Amino acid sequence: MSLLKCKSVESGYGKIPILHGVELRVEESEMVAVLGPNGAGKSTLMKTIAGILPLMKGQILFKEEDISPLKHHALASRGLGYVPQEKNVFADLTVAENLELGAFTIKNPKEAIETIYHRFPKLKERCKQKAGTLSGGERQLLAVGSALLLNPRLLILDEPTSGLSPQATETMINLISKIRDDGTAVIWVVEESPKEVLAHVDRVYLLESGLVRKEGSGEGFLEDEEEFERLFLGHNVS
Ligand SMILES: Nc1ncnc2c1ncn2[C@@H]1O[C@H](COP(=O)(O)OP(=O)(O)OP(=O)(O)O)[C@@H](O)[C@H]1O
Repeated sequence: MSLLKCKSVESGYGKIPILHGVELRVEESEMVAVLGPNGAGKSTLMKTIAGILPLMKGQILFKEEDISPLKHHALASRGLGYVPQEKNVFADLTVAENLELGAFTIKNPKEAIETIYHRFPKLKERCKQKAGTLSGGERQLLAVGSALLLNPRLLILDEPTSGLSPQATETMINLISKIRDDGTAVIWVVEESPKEVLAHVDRVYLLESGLVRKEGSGEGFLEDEEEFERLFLGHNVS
């Protein structure tokens, strides 16, 4: 049984549909990449799975439960973590305050925060610094660390390496791979450095015009260079 299953998912904004029947699954401890051209509906799909956008049609199952009617907070406490592309930290709060807020609903918040500091020592070093003054890589680290506080079974990351330097990108890829290796399934919306990311993922979905156009292994996608160039023209295809 899959950890997550999207069945004929339709959603969008207001009455305008953007997704037109998406089929997607994620297995336990699997890292799945979602890629596609600008405007394909990748972020819309992530927001829908995370309970931020309501489903228009179809069904989403998480741990075999129909989560279609549930909102974001209910899903977070059920083990579905989500790190949005933007505004994923509180810029005016310190690193420590961000984590305290993230751990607000947990039984042992101090212990949970220490676990995150242990995992990401950089955050401990910067604990008194305002999140808005962190580097791009450190900010993403804080956003991912905050999501990990609730010990998710599935972590949705919308372009976690967006705008990062090659070195920060490599660090983030290694950290996320480690999160997967430790047992958390990951959905990764890929925009930058797709070749590096795809080398680490288990499966890939290509989304186009609100539909899954192709599904396969990372290696399979990397072999089709023509398709790759078409998709990522103008992006940093390292
Ligand atoms: N809040 C919104 N209200 C109305 N339309 C929106 C909204 N957000 C996104 N859209 C539209 O939905 C479509 C899909 O957008 P979405 O952000 O899901 O694409 P994406 O694949 O994540 O793109 P990108 O790679 O550029 O981030 C686009 O046509 C976009 O203009």
